[in-house]
Amino acid sequence: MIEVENLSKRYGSTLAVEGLTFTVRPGVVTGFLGPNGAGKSTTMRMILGLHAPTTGTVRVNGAAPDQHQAPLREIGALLEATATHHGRSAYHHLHALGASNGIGKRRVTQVLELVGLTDAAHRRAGGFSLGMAQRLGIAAALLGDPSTVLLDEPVNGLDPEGIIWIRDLLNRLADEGRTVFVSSHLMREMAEIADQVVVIGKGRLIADLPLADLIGAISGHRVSVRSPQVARLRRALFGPDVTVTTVSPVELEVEGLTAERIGDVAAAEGIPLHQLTTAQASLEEAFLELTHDAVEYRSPSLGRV
Ligand SMILES: Nc1ncnc2c1ncn2[C@@H]1O[C@H](COP(=O)(O)OP(=O)(O)OP(=O)(O)O)[C@@H](O)[C@H]1O
Repeated sequence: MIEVENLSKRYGSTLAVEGLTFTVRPGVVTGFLGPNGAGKSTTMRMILGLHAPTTGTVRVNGAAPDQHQAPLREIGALLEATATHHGRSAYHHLHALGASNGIGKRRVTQVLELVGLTDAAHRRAGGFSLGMAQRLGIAAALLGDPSTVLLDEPVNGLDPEGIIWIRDLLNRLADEGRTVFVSSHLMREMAEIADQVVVIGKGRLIADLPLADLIGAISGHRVSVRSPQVARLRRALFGPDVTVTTVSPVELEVEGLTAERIGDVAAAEGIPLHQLTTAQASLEEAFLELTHDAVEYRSPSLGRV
């Protein structure tokens, strides 16, 4: 569990993070979204105890990050552009990292297998592709079998196969009851990965809610309906808070009614339907709309939950 309370960070005249409060819970994958420069990396570094907050507190698994006796066992992290000793093999890199935390060779072999690098274990890490380097970074994050895992932009630069692999891994880690916190500005991929999302803009919290609610709140439940009798259907759907747009001679777009309600009305009137689909805004659209003017910080309908 990660608990962030009233967290702020100032770099000279730049207020990178301002008054952030949120909790990342175990058992689900929580996404951390924000446009470039929103303060995601700064927040993650404070969660890891690498940067001192200007104000506010961070607790990881109930304690301040620098209070943990064996940090690798509490929180494992992949930071953007994680440094690797390029001359070392993947195995030796992990072994050196583990040795300083009392982690033995058996665990090194295990994590190499977990990330699919067993065959490349004795190759020089400096010669790794970006995808392999990301896998090695994730192996390092998992070395201490931590209950909390924090990954900054793990999907960056990965091919579709790598993205599917990360998605499956994160789901598995969450299913094991771990706290999984993962940042990204790649909205489509995040939509595939996260269950819960914390959205920030200009260092401040914009929303903290389940992914499905974010998409639902932004898309406003538009329903597309196809019928050979659109004129009759239009009349039947008429109501005070309902907006119906004729898209074509056989298709309407409806706002203000659920697909179920439209289906019931059509059935009651004996109007045949050929298609009934709820439009789902992609996370990318939702995100752009939400962060469109981060100066306003939070849309009234999207308070914290
Ligand atoms: N060490 C630093 N010194 C001065 N300013 C910094 C430092 N680190 C970050 N900043 C500034 O703080 C703000 C937040 O940066 P941060 O890297 O945390 O954002 P981000 O959301 O991770 O962005 P990105 O998606 O581009 O990585 C930016 O304006 C950045 O320029």
